[in-house]
Amino acid sequence: MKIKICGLTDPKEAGYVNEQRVDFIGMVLFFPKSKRNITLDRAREIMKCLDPDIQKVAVVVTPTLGQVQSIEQAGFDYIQIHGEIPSGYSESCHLPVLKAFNIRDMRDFPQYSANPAVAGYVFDAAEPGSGQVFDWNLIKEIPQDDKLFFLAGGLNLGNVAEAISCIHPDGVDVSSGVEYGKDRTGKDPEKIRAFVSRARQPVGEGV
Ligand SMILES: O=C(O)c1ccccc1NCC(=O)[C@H](O)[C@H](O)COP(=O)(O)O
Repeated sequence: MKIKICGLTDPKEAGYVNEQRVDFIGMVLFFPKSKRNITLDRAREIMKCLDPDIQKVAVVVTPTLGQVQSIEQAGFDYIQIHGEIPSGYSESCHLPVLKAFNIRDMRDFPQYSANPAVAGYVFDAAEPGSGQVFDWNLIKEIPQDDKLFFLAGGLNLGNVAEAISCIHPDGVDVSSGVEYGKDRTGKDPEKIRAFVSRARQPVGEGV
């Protein structure tokens, strides 16, 4: 089971994900409405602290071609796109895309699955990064092809084992569920440890 911890904002959080040997991390860019939005300079600082095996994902919403080019130059491994992939993407940028679906656009799945720039999918709640779970029945009929299939949206220690046994994704993606909570921002290393350990338990051995 691949683990993606999304919405890192601080270099010290790189230490937490290195310790748990997670597979992917995400950083939100060019989206000031998000409390997790960071600058490219900050993202570079965080990337310098990450173990080289961890895949670095830039998380964006309907980016411009200029933005995707600057993301590629910054040294990311993937770009996670919510909303639209800009036209002319493949001529301007060679980063593999994780196409995020936020319910209202799930019917567009066939169009994206046929796009060679798309290396994987992230099925997420209507509002990304909100910590809300969506109805997993909506994706039960989605064919699992040879592209990466991540489940996101309100995952946490209490529901990740059930989510894995229900959907059988290649990976799980979490942000809010490994954060401190109301009175303190940022990622909680103990919540990351517990989430990773639960998600990596073989199906059937959960509590
Ligand atoms: O985190 C955000 O604020 C955000 C804003 C805009 C686009 C994507 C964003 N986050 C993506 C993610 O954190 C995850 O891929 C996913 O939404 C899971 O979030 P959560 O429900 O909080 O676990």
